[in-house]
Amino acid sequence: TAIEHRRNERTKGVNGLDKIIIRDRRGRSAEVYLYGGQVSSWKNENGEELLVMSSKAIFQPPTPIRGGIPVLFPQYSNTGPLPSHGFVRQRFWEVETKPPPLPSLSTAHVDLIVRSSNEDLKIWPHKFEYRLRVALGHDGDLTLTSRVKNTDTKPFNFTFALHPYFAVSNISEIHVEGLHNLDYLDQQKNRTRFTDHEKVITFNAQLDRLYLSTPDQLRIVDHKKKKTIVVHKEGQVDAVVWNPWDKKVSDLGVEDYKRFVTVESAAVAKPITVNPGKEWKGILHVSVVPSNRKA
Ligand SMILES: O=P(O)(O)OC[C@H]1O[C@@H](O)[C@H](O)[C@@H](O)[C@@H]1O
Repeated sequence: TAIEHRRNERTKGVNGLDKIIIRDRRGRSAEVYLYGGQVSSWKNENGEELLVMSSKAIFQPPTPIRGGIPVLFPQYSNTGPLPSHGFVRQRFWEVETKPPPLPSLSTAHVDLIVRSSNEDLKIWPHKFEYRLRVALGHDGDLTLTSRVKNTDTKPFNFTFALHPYFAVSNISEIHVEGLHNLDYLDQQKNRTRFTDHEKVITFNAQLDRLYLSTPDQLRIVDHKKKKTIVVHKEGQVDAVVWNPWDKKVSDLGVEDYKRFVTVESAAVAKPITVNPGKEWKGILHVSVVPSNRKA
């Protein structure tokens, strides 16, 4: 509504890159860079940052921004011929003031869009529109709704992930649950397939796994903070769990790996097909709750 819209602020972020700040009445906020359509910050009512931005993030197109929530489309990682993780994380998105209607219970939100450019069509010959709504809910929860429309004359397939760098007290003090007994492709071993027999995932070295056919809800339990990050996804059956540990990542500070884990909602093993004129929709909903509460 108009009232919600007035709360959004358009401002300059690092290196003068445009960003939108959305806020609710209790002081919670999220920030989104138009470069990449990338959420760079999500704060609760105490001003606590719930996502991690690399201390060495570059904020210089065409380098992707290291942190927040990158949008990986139309190709996850190096699973096809495109640049790794596709290209929309390196494109300038626009604010869309009158998007096609989307039911929403948000207290504040912003709608962004990116369309295939002529340059994009040379590397991926499919016309598309990608709409992203970033919304804060009544409990300060964060919802990203992705809508991918095929504006071309033939069907296309894509793979996809949203790649949140979730803030944790310390990578050694957390576990990820919800993936017990599931199969995963180990991305450090040429995507060899294994079954995860551990009840929960703990971290003490580099880990990079693509879990297949996962439940809609996954949880990151932070023992030190006594908080649980509840990740709920719809329309994306896979999930990636990644922490680089001491592996060299040029635009990541040496200690940064300790402060985050990525649990990514993904559609990789079975690419998504969209027919001409049709739209695919996927949702990522994240909330942070006290660990003793069953959300
Ligand atoms: O460095 P990038 O391109 O942002 O990718 C970061 C990570 O993204 C994850 O999705 C992959 O599983 C990792 O293999 C990769 O290292």
